[in-house]
This record gives sequence, C-alpha cells and structure tokens, in this order.
Amino acid sequence: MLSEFSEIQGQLKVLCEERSILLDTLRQLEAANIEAESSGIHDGDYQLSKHEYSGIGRGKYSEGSTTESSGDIEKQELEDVSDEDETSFHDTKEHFTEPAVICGSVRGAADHADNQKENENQLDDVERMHGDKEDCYSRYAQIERRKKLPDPVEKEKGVSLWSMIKDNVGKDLTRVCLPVYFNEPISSLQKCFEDLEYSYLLDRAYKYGKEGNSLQRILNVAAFAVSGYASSEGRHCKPFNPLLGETYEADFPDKGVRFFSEKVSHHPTLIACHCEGNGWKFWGDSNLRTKFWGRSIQLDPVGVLTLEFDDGEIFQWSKVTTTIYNIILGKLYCDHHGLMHIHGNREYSCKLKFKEQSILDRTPHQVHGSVEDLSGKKVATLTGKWDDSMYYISGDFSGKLKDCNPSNASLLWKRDKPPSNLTRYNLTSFAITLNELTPGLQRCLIPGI
Ligand SMILES: CC(C)CCC[C@@H](C)[C@H]1CC[C@H]2[C@@H]3CC=C4C[C@@H](O)CC[C@]4(C)[C@H]3CC[C@]12C
Repeated sequence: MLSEFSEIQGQLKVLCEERSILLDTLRQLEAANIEAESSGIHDGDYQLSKHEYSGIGRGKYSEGSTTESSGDIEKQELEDVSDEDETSFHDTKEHFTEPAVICGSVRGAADHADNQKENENQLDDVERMHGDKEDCYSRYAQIERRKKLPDPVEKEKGVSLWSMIKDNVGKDLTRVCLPVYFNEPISSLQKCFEDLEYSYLLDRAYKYGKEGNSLQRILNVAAFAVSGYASSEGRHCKPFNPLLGETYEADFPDKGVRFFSEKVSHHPTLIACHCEGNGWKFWGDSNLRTKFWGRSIQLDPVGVLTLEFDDGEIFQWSKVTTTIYNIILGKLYCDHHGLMHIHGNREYSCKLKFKEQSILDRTPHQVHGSVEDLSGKKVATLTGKWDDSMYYISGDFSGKLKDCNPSNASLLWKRDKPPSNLTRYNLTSFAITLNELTPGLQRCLIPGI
C-alpha cells in the first residue's frame, strides 16, 4: 500500500515537472513571438508551421490510424517549413487538361425543397419584401445532395490535443505533427468554397443593381462578406492540406455557381479561387499569416477578394483576423475581429467592424458598420452577428446602435439551420455536400480507385 502510494507520488512529481517545463516553453514562445512582432519579423521560427489554409499543424494525406505520427511527406514539409521566400508558383494549366473534381449530380428536388421550407419559417415579412432566397433558387436546377456524412469505417479513438502536446514537452510546439483525428473530412480547396454558401446574396445584389438600386446592392454584398464566416462556428478541426497543383472544381447548378480552386504555392501556402454565378464573378487567393501566442493562434489573411458584376461594378475587400483560443486548455473556439472595408468603384463603399469577443461578452460575434456615399455621408447602418444574421436600417445609426435592433431593422441574411445529423466535425449542410462522390462522378474516376 505504502509502496503503491509512493509510486503514485513519484508519477505525480514527474507530471508536475513536465507541466512546469511545458508552461516555461509556452512562456518562452509567447515572449519570442512578441519580440518577433515588435522587431517586424512576422514569419519567424516561432510561428506555427506556416502552411495551408488552416495554419495549424500538418494534415495527413490518407485516413488511417489515429495514433501514429506524421508520414514522410509531412516530415519533408516540416524540414523546409521556414523557407518562406521560395515563391515558385505553379500553373495547373500546364499539367491538367481534364477538369478535376466536379461535385454533384442532378437527381431530384428533395434537399432544397426541405431547406427552403425551413428557411421560409425563419424569414420575416421584411425579407420576403426584399426578394426571397427561394426566388433566387427557383430559377436553378433542383439537385438532391446528401444530408449526412458517411459513417466512419472504424470506430474512432479520441485523441486529446493535450496528450499530443505533452509528449512533445520542451520541443518547439510549432513542429508538432497532429494525427489525422484533428482533421475534418474536407480539404482547404473545398473549404474556400464554403465562403460561397450564401451566394444567393450576390444574385440578389446583381438584380438590385440592374434595377438601379445601388444601395441594396452594396448591402447584400456586405451581408455576403459576413455570411462566409458563419460556417466557422463550432468547427474544431483543420482541413486537409492539398498538394501543390491540386485542384477542386464544384459545379452547383442548383445554386447557379461554378467554383474552381487550386493550390498554387507551397511555401507560402497559397490557394487561388475563382467562382462564377449569374451576373457576377468572384475571385481571390487565400494566404494566411500565422502567429502562435502560446494559448491562442492568430490567423491574418493576406490578399484581396474581388467581386465583379457583369455591369462593371466592382467591390473589393480583405478578410479580418481570426483567432483560435484555448489551444491547450479549455474549450477550443474561434473568433473573427477587425475592420473590413468594402471598396466599391461607383457610388458606395462599406465599413464593417467585427467586434473582438471579450471574456464576459454576453453577445459575442457582433458585426456593425455603415454604407457611405462618395462624399463620406453614412446612408445606411448595418448590424448583426457573423454566426447568425445581418440587418440594415436606412440612415446613420452608427452612434446609436441600440436603436438599430432587429425590430426596426430589415433582415438581409439569416444563417441556415445546422443539419440534424451533426458529427464531431460540425459541418454545415452545405459543407457536407462539397466532396460527395455522386454516381455521375464515380464514372470519371480512374478504374481501381
Ligand atoms: C486541431 C486544432 C489545434 C485546431 C483546430 C483549428 C480550427 C478551429 C481552424 C483550422 C483552420 C481554421 C480556418 C482557416 C482559415 C479560415 C479563413 C478565414 O478567413 C476565416 C477563418 C477560417 C475559416 C479558419 C477558422 C478556424 C479553423 C477551421
């Protein structure tokens, strides 16, 4: 009994020592990061392995054991992870002549009909007045897509992030490879398309602009820019890192859009995206500057997104900062914060502020902003939450946002309800459909795969 007790005591001591070494490492990393920041070095050694869209750890390329560590490709990637200047771009046109992956097949009408019904209940009269989402969709083909992910082939063994990190005590945490358990079942190429889940807002914006209502156009563009963040709520896994030159093509006639993305650079990781809808084109590249702060990770998107309507009106903006909190302890969550300036080439531009969440914040995820005309006069005020909905009210209410509550404001966008079969990945109904292997697609695969 006594010997057992002293054995446990010994184990406890070791654990305590490990913990304090880990805390020291974290402190050092945090201090080093601050130093690097203040001296203007953003992409130094202390960053989390600068990679892919996600910026956290390295993805594995095959599904497999949840316990083994990284494969060869990953190791190789990690070795040259710091050669940031190596910006050799890659042009897929030279390598691929055939389209890559096209998602979706025309089958029936069930899914969208269901979704539409749910949405109809959520919409208030105001939105109906402003041209329904249903209206936008009814012009497009009806397609049946899956409503749930396939069940896992094997029962998954959970891995705690802590257990991964504690085995690497004393090492540079940025070099720790995470097992596939921490990946969600989509790639970064596909994840880029998630920003277009609410593409009906752009169809609506096009329609309004054509009718001469430029204010409604920019309001819907602003709602679209915010709506892209909704899918990140409750997502705790990282997408797979594609290979250099890998492409993804999504053909969604049910939404009236076609999307194409390609990984065009490995270090730094760059993904180029292009999307075409009815009356508009949207393109940009995704490149994240990553900073590791010990307990949190900050992702600063670099680059500009461009939206061009067929009538020549152009809007450009950049994404705001994303921070992932509680990497080591507590519940992992992410927040988006900062200023988003949507520049237009005509009458209006728009400024949106994504409020940073504070610890005791009762209303997190808030976004406020206003539309300004060429003289700088505020003509409309926007308010809402990036994980829920956006509203507008005509005139300048920026100083008195309390008056700009949903009761006297008009709804621009409301997030779709989550699917009923939620898994630990928390994918939205749209994300579930991004890499669905439909029967039509199966035929295009190389035999034997
Ligand atoms: C495995 C553990 C350590 C990390 C889990 C990381 C999750 C929360 C991370 C990994 C990749 C991240 C995404 C990477 C890129 C973007 C684009 C940005 O404009 C909005 C946020 C968004 C969409 C991030 C949201 C949070 C995210 C999904």
